[in-house]
Amino acid sequence: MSTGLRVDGLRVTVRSGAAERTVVDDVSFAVEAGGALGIVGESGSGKSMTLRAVIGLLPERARVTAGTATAFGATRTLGPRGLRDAGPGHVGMVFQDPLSALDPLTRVGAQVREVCRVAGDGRRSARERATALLEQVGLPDPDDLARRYPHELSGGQRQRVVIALALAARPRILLCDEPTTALDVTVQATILRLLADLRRELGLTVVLVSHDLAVVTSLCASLTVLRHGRVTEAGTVTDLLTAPRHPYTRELSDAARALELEAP
Ligand SMILES: Nc1ncnc2c1ncn2[C@@H]1O[C@H](COP(=O)(O)OP(=O)(O)OP(=O)(O)O)[C@@H](O)[C@H]1O
Repeated sequence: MSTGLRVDGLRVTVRSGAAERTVVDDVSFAVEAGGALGIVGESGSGKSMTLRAVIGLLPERARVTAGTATAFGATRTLGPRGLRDAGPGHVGMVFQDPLSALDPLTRVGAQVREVCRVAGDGRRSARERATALLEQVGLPDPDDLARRYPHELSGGQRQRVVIALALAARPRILLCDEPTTALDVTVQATILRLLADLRRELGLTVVLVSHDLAVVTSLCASLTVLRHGRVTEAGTVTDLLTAPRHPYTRELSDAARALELEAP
């Protein structure tokens, strides 16, 4: 089933001692089925917390205090489980650091097979689908690769495995939190291309979070800009970059343009 995603009035607070601090404040955004939305903002602006609230994986001291998510034909009040109650595996997530997203002591093929099993595959079908997934994310010789441990792969290969793990549960919505930040610049572009191809092939609805405007605009046609936990501006990439209304958006687009000029 294809689905879009709409989040309305999301609020996340973090407990520190007796105090409760709001780190995501009345954040709303929407992405149509099969579309890609970028969420940009500087470090600490609440990007990760927003995605984690949607998938129901907030850190221990954080909790959702308001907000709904509309997806899979229903509107739900967001609680500790985020959209997990919409159905297991409906929403997948790709994290920033592929090494910490993988189990260092388990061969990568077994890790992908395990998620296939949890998603309902029998033993044989899990084996076949794990190989197919490793191939689909562009890993050469998937049978050989499946036998390796995470530390025996390059950073880019590891992130491809993480993407295969996210796809193993057959998600309709893929949340990507800085998926290229931990990678070499040369590898970043190949991972972004892979995400764009997968979105097209599988009709995935993608939300991509990054502090880097260039990364977001390579994949997304629309943007939401966060600052200090609040939405400062939202619209199409073209509108936001050609006529930014908020000084912070202007700063971001100037910085992205300066980087472009510096590129060889
Ligand atoms: N595990 C945590 N426990 C407590 N507070 C946290 C935790 N993670 C983040 N925060 C706080 O929540 C706020 C929002 O952080 P968040 O990680 O969402 O920002 P971000 O925009 O994703 O930044 P970055 O790109 O640096 O990850 C920050 O003030 C941060 O200090």
